[in-house]
Amino acid sequence: MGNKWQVEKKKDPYYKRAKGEDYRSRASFKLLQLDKKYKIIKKGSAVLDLGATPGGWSQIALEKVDEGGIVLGVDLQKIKPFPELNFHFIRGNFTQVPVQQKMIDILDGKADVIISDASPSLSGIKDVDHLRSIDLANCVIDIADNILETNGNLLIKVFQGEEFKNLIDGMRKKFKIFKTTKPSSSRKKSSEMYVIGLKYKG
Ligand SMILES: C[S@@+](CC[C@H](N)C(=O)[O-])C[C@H]1O[C@@H](n2cnc3c(N)ncnc32)[C@H](O)[C@@H]1O
Repeated sequence: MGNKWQVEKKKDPYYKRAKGEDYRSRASFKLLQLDKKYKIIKKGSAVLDLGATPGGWSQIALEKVDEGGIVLGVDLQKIKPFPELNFHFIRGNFTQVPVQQKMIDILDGKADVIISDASPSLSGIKDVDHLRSIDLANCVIDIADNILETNGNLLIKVFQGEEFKNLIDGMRKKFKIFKTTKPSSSRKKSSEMYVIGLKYKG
């Protein structure tokens, strides 16, 4: 199993490109593709990246916000430091209040963009993993309700399943523009979907 996965990984074009282009993960291409289409991250923005390690999305966010913006990554796992001074990192569980308080302190209570590629620890049982993913996504939406600026943008990865529709029905109402999508760099056999809310109503 481990070997098969290693072989598939080495053949994967996005894995090869990530190595060649010095991105920290193939996930970088998912954010690049989504941002190209939906213009999620703007120059000068304050971006909160939930589930940030190893840093592929933060890397893209840093490129997009440029020196005038700020990127705060949060993850249970440590991250290799970035040289950029406008990158901050909290090692911790973003579902917990003390970690959320630290996020608020660093961001001064406001984020222009929240992105979450957080994946729960996988049980291998599809329905269980789906529900864990929904719990994380609901927590991300609660965080957005606290700190996302009016007209801000939210991007969340979610594993599909029976609660998916409830989640997106709730989220849709909060944004002027709402999309669900799967970029071509997301593996076809993966149940992951990306939900995007643009222009938060506040
Ligand atoms: C697919 S990886 C993220 C990859 C990252 N976006 C990138 O581009 O490199 C998912 C991450 O979510 C993190 N995660 C899952 N649940 C979390 C939680 N409650 N708090 C913080 N991080 C969490 C995991 O530790 C893992 O590093």
